Amino acid sequence: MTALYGGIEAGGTKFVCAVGDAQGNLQTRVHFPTTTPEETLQHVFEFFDQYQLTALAIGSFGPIDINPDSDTYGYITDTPKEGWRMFDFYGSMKRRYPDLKIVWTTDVNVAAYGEYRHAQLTNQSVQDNILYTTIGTGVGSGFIYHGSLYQAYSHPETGHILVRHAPDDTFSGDCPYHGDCLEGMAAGPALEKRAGKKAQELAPDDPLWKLEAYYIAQACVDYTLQFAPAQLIFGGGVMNQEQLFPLVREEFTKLLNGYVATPNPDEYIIHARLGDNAGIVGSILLAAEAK
Ligand SMILES: Nc1ncnc2c1ncn2[C@@H]1O[C@H](COP(=O)(O)OP(=O)(O)OP(=O)(O)O)[C@@H](O)[C@H]1O
Ligand SMILES: [Zn+2]
Repeated sequence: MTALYGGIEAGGTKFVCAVGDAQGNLQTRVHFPTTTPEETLQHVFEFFDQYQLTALAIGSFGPIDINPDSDTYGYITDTPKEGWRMFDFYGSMKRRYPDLKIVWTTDVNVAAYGEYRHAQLTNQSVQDNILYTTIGTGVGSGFIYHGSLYQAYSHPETGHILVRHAPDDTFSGDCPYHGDCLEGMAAGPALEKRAGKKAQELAPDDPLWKLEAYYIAQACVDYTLQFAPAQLIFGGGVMNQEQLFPLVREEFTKLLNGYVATPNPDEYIIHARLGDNAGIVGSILLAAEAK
């Protein structure tokens, strides 16, 4: 019997749970909305109780505590999301499945790992240093550094970097912590507030996309200068708007103004190959490779 691995992509809006093999092929996948921790975990348990797993990986929305020496290791920490602040996610899973190896990391780390490792396993060319960024309900990145997930004192929180307002942009931003940080200005809910309708309902040629690209391009400049990655990969709901990519590349080139060398923007700033599956595939692969 081939080994079966579990993955959880725990988002602030929805949870995705799946089981699959060591190549990241999904066997069964389910999703449900993120409600209270109790109710949501009940769905998680109902799903995984059906399987005999070899290992499981959780990619969670955050910020989360990933420091193994900390008393609150495995907790979701400062989220504004009702009921989830200081929730012991890893511990709750461990109590239900005491003998199971469980990997605990961020939702963007599992997606970054999915993009990296799945490309390798399917013989597609992929660099060893890539920054994966999601623009969805929130903004965040996972950094693959020489083939491994970069985690230090904590994990990067690239969504909350401070950005420069576009000249006529009077929107004050909606990040509950910082107002007009990148996430506050450019995540899906910010687009919705600006437009008065869901981001997916905006026409592809709506002028808001150019404004959106301006903020994402600033992030590309910052990430280039700070991480010096070989590639900037974007995923998340908002980035399904393909028209953003040429706009972001053009604005990025202007803003960086040749200060450092980067690969050709068409190959440097790209859409996730796995699309919306990057996170769940990555969590299965992380589980399969857990030591
Ligand atoms: N096709 C689309 N075009 C533009 N915006 C979209 C599209 N699909 C989703 N969005 C926006 O992206 C946000 C949801 O992001 P996404 O679909 O990546 O979920 P998510 O951020 O993974 O959720 P979670 O926070 O639960 O992880 C919403 O604000 C939604 O309006
Ligand atoms: Zn913020």
